[in-house]
Amino acid sequence: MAAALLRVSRSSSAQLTAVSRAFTSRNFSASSTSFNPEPDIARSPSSSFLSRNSPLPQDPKDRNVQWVFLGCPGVGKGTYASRLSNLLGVPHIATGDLVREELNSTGPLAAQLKEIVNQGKLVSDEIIINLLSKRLEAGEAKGESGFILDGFPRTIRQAEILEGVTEIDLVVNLQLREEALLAKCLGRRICSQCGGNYNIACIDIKGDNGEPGIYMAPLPAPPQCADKLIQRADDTEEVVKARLQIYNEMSRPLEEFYRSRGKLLEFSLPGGIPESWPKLLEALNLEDHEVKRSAAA
Ligand SMILES: Nc1ncnc2c1ncn2[C@@H]1O[C@H](COP(=O)(O)OP(=O)(O)O)[C@@H](O)[C@H]1O
Repeated sequence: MAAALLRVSRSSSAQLTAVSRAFTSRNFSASSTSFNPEPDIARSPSSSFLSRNSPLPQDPKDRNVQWVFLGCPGVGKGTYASRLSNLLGVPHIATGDLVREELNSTGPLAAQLKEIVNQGKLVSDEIIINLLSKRLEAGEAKGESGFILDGFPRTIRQAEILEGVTEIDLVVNLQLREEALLAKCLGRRICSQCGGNYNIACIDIKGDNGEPGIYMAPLPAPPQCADKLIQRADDTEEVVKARLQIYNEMSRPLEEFYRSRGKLLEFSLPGGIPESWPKLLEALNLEDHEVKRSAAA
């Protein structure tokens, strides 16, 4: 850990210093500003989780959860991270969204980012850290605390930097068969107005060789979004295949990085949202939290 920090600080650019400041100040300020209705429930991993990795969160008493979602393109990180962020009252921060905001802007990085993203390649660690740092600082100014990160870290270097500046309590690794990932990316549709995520794919993969089959119903857009649906430019077959390959090379090693630190919760999606959401809550020991939220709504 000390070695990683040293490496980071030696090669640090202004951006890395910025993320360090943002994360550090979040830690200091979170204890005084955080709002967490039921912190104990939100922070306790279930026994099924414990039995796999025993990654007890490290004394997060004075702040909200700091979680990371890992998983291949199309697995549903955004969907489940966003639902959990609503449930736990912490921001869902997706670096892919930050990149898309920047590439759709008139900023100096827009053209460069568009080219990289549309080939399915990774943006440089420095650019990502700069975008993330700005997002965290803006959130902090609004009184946000805690986070669920989606799409970051994506390289070992990013994970080392993150580890050097803040503590991650839990890393949820979503898993799905590769045939389903491609179909889900190709079927993904986004509402250009509200940003809602939908899917026209109906996935029905039969089980074979002892592997269970999987059924995922389409997720249709509501009428108010139906005529505003767009596809991401990087959700073409060629680019999705490139993204999956890059994920396996650059991001897969993060599983071992976090497993070895006892922080990894492996979660294999059993189906679509109706089947997977309750099981994920169970794995996170959050079922009661959901029931109380629904009752209060
Ligand atoms: N942490 C990151 N490091 C480098 N590039 C990133 C990172 N997060 C997002 N990106 C860039 O943004 C693109 C879209 O990210 P995301 O929406 O998370 O896609 P995916 O569906 O592939 O998980 C990525 O293909 C990559 O170019």
